[in-house]
Amino acid sequence: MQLRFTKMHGLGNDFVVVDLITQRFRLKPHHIRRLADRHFGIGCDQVLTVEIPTQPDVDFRYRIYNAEGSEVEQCGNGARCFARFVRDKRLTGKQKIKVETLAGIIELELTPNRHVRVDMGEPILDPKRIPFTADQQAQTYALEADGQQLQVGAVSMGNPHVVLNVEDTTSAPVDHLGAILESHPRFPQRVNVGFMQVLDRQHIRLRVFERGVGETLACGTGACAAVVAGITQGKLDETVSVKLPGGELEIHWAGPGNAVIMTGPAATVFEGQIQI
Ligand SMILES: N[C@@H](CCC[C@H](N)C(=O)O)C(=O)O
Repeated sequence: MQLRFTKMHGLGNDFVVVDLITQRFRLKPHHIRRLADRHFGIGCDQVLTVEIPTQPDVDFRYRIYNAEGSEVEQCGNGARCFARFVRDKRLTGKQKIKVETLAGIIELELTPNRHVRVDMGEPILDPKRIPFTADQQAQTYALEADGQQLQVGAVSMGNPHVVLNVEDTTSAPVDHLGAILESHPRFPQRVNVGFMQVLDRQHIRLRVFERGVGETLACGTGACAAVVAGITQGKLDETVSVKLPGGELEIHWAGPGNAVIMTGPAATVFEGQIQI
């Protein structure tokens, strides 16, 4: 069949967005890998689907698949593109949109300057719920990897993240250590790996090796997790500008009991159809 899609990106973290409200198709892992393939398909970091919600009082169901074919719980840059997509396609006229994800309900709001503000929900710091093997919750954890003792932060934004503090993101061993940590046995569902350089209390640089993809130009949940880790460790203020290779995000977290708020851009690149 001919599947209609829209190619989008949030700071260079790119997506193939498939509307499964106005067309019917059952996407299987091999379809996801084909769509995501940069040589034999369209090419993207994640495939996002727009679906009818299964719960009351929610506008849409938002599903996320990594390029390798696995379905995941959450995607921050994707959430901003999702909001742009449903408005541009006139699937809703609402300014504030509620969507269900595998990680729970999140709220998306289009701002007057065409950015999208996302209420990402509360971060999870309890190791059991990340999931991460540790005796008890702590600001940082000792973790052995690649023959080194690392001190890391661990946070879930619905999906699991480990955050390392580095002197300089430019020279950080993102590919090498990212690949090792992604499948570290203490993260039973694997993990996204963030390398954070604190510039001052309101600014960080960040590179993320994403689970199921590799390094991407930006990771929205990774930015939220890094800021939560930095605030928990007493290094950052409540509002932080996160500089990623693909651009900048603003992250706000007022501490335990509060949701993380992410604000940033979302862009459409092109539309097409693919025989699948
Ligand atoms: N790019 C995303 C995160 C996508 C999912 C992630 N790779 C995972 O496996 O959890 C973002 O912007 O948050």
